[in-house]
Amino acid sequence: MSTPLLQVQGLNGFYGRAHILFDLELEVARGEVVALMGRNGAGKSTTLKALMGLLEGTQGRVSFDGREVSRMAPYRRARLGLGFVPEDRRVFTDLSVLQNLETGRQPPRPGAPQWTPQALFELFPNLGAMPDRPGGQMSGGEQQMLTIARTLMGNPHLVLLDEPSEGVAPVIVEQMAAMIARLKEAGMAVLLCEQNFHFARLVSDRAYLLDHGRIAYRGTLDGAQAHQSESLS
Ligand SMILES: Nc1ncnc2c1ncn2[C@@H]1O[C@H](COP(=O)(O)OP(=O)(O)OP(=O)(O)O)[C@@H](O)[C@H]1O
Repeated sequence: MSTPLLQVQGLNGFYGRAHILFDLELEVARGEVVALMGRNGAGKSTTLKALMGLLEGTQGRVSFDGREVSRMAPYRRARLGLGFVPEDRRVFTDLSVLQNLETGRQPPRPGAPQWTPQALFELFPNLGAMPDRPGGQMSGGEQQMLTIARTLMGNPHLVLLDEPSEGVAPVIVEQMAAMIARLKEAGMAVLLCEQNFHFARLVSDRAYLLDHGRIAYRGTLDGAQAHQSESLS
């Protein structure tokens, strides 16, 4: 078996003295879309922050694209092609859509799809219809798309995507699903944090279920959902 693009072993994460993530083991292969499911507070966002190097005191081993990155600064992980779209959708409110995209531009990366504003406007037609609109005058869903598109301007191998379906209109959720399918077709990998099983099932190859900071299940989306329902009863 070839080495996974992302391999995580024995990951433990903390906020101060609070132990939040416990011995996580997970992998994402090249071109794979993997869902990290779990209820509010299960530890999904904290996992992504730890993988990006944004959580102090993280323990364990994270390998990306054949290199150990566990002690690398976040910007260096980004330069290796690890993209991160956090939950908080921060766009530059005074900059236009196009200018926001330019802030994410990185040189082409061998083996990863190369994105241009034009290609991203095809991927996100809503953004293509408003290239000059200031970020501050967009809806929440449009801002969500812009943060994803800006991350793609860095030509990543893998995107860590935190709850893209949360709080956006159903029509935008459908567009998000179509967009993730296109990223997969282009050969990219995605680690998708979600609570929404319907959305995750549309786009993901397989799933991990996080429960109180531990991986409680790994396998199919249906299996993860059944496991979560059982743990409620
Ligand atoms: N900055 C912080 N300081 C201390 N504890 C935190 C902080 N952020 C999150 N937590 C705690 O860490 C745990 C995991 O939170 P996390 O945000 O990773 O969950 P999540 O699965 O992403 O849920 P959500 O969908 O609500 O974001 C929760 O118990 C939460 O209260």
